[in-house]
Amino acid sequence: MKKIVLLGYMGCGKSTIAQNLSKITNIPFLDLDKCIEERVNLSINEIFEKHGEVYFRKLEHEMFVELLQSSDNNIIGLGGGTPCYANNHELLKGDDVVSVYLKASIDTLYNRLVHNKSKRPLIANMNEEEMKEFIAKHLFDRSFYYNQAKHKVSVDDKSVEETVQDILGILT
Ligand SMILES: Nc1ncnc2c1ncn2[C@@H]1O[C@H](COP(=O)(O)OP(=O)(O)O)[C@@H](O)[C@H]1O
Ligand SMILES: O=C(O)C1=C[C@@H](OP(=O)(O)O)[C@@H](O)[C@H](O)C1
Ligand SMILES: [Mg+2]
Repeated sequence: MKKIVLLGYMGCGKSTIAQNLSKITNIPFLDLDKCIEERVNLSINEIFEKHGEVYFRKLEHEMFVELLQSSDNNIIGLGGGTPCYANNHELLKGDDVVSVYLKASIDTLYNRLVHNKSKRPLIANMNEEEMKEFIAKHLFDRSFYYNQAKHKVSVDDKSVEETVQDILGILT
């Protein structure tokens, strides 16, 4: 069974696009962060606060493996860091996996994240200047992992609908 896996930096639109792609294709959508939150009954912020990032990364890996092992067709929206830990990037290359990197520029990411940072523990306490610098460096560090995806879709200056159409183009 095929898994459509959306990846990319925080704010690139994984959760939003996965949900909209699901509506059009009728393929059920799973958000990895939501699955983790439900599993441990804590928000992402609470997991980071109470148990730390290493614990989160372990849960994230276990949950990703579990979702890939199920026999259902699914669209899976990853967390921004998922491909960058525990060799998860190798899982993007599996035969039944259609992995799509939603590629966004630093400016696009900054503009989307600046008012949406409170539920993202890695950036929640940064001021605007710190955030821009952080995104630039962090995206550079992570790009190697994101580029392991089988497909790449640029999301800059595109509406949700346009990005969904680009992904449908890959799937057909
Ligand atoms: N064209 C667009 N595509 C995707 N998201 C967009 C777009 N324009 C604005 N947004 C907003 O950007 C944010 C993307 O966040 P989200 O979908 O949670 O991304 P991720 O899961 O990659 O962190 C949402 O608040 C969404 O409404
Ligand atoms: O980039 C990251 O390391 C993270 C991204 C988040 O997901 P989104 O990319 O959906 O915000 C979430 O998994 C956690 O806050 C860590
Ligand atoms: Mg998300």
